[in-house]
Amino acid sequence: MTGCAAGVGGLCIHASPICIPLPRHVLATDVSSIISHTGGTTMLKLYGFAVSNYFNMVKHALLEKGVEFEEITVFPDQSAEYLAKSPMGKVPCIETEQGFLCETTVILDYLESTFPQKPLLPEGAWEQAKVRELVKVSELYIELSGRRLLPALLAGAPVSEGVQKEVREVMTKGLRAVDTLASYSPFLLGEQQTLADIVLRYSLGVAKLGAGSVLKWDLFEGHAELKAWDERMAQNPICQQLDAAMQAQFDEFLKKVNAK
Ligand SMILES: N[C@@H](CCC(=O)N[C@@H](CS)C(=O)NCC(=O)O)C(=O)O
Repeated sequence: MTGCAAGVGGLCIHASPICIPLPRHVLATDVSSIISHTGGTTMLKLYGFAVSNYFNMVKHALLEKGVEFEEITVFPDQSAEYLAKSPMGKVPCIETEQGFLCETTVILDYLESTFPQKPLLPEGAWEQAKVRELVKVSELYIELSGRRLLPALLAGAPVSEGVQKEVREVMTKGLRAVDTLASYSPFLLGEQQTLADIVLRYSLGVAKLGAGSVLKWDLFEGHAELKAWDERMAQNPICQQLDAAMQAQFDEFLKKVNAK
């Protein structure tokens, strides 16, 4: 698939990493696609799928750090087998020599402590807390708001005026908070790319898609610096690699969602 071929609801979804809660009937583990990034030895495993923005946050960090890992394509799954790995049945999760770990920001913190090369957190307790502050704002007020619109976007599910209003209000405050916290010079918190850049980048993917398609709202309106930062991030070769993988899987994913 190239360019904007994967339009949804008239909106171009090119370079918009998203992730969608799947209906039960498509929540099947698919280990047919196993992509190895390892040198052949026992390595960390990353479970998830390329359309998932949370999966892409973790994969981005691994690639940025040059950590060798094995990628196992799975979709959210409530089977006992998958719940033993990821107790909420969500993706992503990772498998280490010590066991399984889920929840994206927890995984990102674990990776940071375990693989200190190419740090994605600055030195200093205060500086690290400021990164985590932006990560939290991105997830709670931007990603999770955008996610509420995905069923409408993908399945044409009705979304009440009340929900639309609430999503817009929360996202507006979230974007304002990001502008308050970020320096955009050139990364969110200075010269070093941090976990905040990674988490906000893939959170915005969902938010842009939902806001544009369902609310007919360009959420970059009045946020020129954020827009410029988002465009800079899109030039990052890792973002480009993950966006391409998302595009490549998107049609298959939509078919799964719509197969009833
Ligand atoms: N809080 C979780 C959220 C992960 C998440 O929502 N993943 C989506 C795919 S992008 C999922 O598994 N959805 C299925 C579900 O919610 O049951 C995390 O941080 O990892």
